[in-house]
Amino acid sequence: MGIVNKCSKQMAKRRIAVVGAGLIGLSTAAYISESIPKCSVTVIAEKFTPNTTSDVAAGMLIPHTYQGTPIYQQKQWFRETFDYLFAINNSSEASDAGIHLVSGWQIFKTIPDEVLPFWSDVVLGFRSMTEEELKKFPQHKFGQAFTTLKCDCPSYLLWLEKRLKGNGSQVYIRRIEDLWELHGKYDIVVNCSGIGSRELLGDLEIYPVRGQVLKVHAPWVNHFIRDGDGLTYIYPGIHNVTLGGTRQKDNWSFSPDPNSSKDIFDRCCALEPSLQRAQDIKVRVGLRPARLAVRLQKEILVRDGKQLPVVHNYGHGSGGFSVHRGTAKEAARLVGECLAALEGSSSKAKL
Ligand SMILES: Cc1cc2nc3c(=O)[nH]c(=O)nc-3n(C[C@H](O)[C@H](O)[C@H](O)COP(=O)(O)OP(=O)(O)OC[C@H]3O[C@@H](n4cnc5c(N)ncnc54)[C@H](O)[C@@H]3O)c2cc1C
Ligand SMILES: O=C([O-])CC(=O)C(=O)O
Repeated sequence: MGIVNKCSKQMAKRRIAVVGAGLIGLSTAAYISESIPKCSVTVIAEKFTPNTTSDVAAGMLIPHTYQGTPIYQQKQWFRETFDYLFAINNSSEASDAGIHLVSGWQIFKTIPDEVLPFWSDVVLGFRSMTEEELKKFPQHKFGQAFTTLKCDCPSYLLWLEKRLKGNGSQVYIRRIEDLWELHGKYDIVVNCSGIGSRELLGDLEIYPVRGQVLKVHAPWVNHFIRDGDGLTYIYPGIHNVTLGGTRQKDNWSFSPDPNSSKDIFDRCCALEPSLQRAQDIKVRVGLRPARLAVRLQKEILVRDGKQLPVVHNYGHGSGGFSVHRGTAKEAARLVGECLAALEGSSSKAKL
């Protein structure tokens, strides 16, 4: 926090547009508006909650590894996110923000390469499961027990949006075909368009990994269970239990597949037979914005001799909730650099 531009005293309020109102757009906009006082923040997006990928997510804080990002960096993002949400969890905001702790097990059919993942000392009470605990899962040979945080995703997105509006930020529903449309009206653009970046920027490194989940009513389930293969999980939340899932690379379909729903339900019931009694089963589909590394980068767009500074923050794949606060902080730092460059060039022009 505290990215206050050195030149802020003499500068006019800079106008910052954030494209995207999923988790990444809203959390980045929130970080910018909290840490850079001399600016106005506007969020522009085609879709808002409850219609984003971020609304479909389970919202668990269990990191997924980005192959193209150094582990120390991923750990820092995770720690910053965990600490931020843990503080909310321990405040009067917890219920509005939809944040809570949840304990459970990650279980493996074979001993994993990494018995001690890089995030093991960030979550709470990480330990190997006992023989006694493993008896509940006869197909599995090894397991990890820990307590982590979970977001009720639509509540958290609404809470972020409310905070933004409370800080004086504007929000607009609009599809952007070309970031240059924002030139002239805004000084800096922050691109948080998730999978939309493929079309918006022509970035072919980002691709969808389709995820289908079931949201069910089963309030007696209060321990999470995740198969280490990443395909089957049971995540109890405030309003429902999320049962997953699927990971279908390059599949753009939003239509629920009944065969996948049955398969997900059967896999989850095999781990937690009481789920046979689950009620009010709803199917949701989301496209994870997958990329080898999250793109956190400055770019200067140039047309007809005019410039538009852009900060990219997209490509969070399966792990957006786990790292969002850390990547928002880094994006805000890059925005601070763009502001300093703009102030530098405007004071030179005055000489
Ligand atoms: C089934 C499933 C379960 C998941 N579970 C977890 C989990 O437990 N833990 C975890 O950490 N992560 C999880 N994830 C991953 C997480 O959901 C994503 O990493 C995260 O939601 C990405 O957020 P985003 O803001 O980048 O994308 P989105 O939520 O897709 O938001 C993108 C925004 O950009 C806007 N946009 C795009 N293009 C344009 C355009 N041209 N003009 C204007 N606006 C545009 C969209 O309208 C939207 O507002 C899960 C994902 C799925 C699908
Ligand atoms: O893998 C998980 O535990 C949940 C998740 O992040 C996803 O489905 O993308």
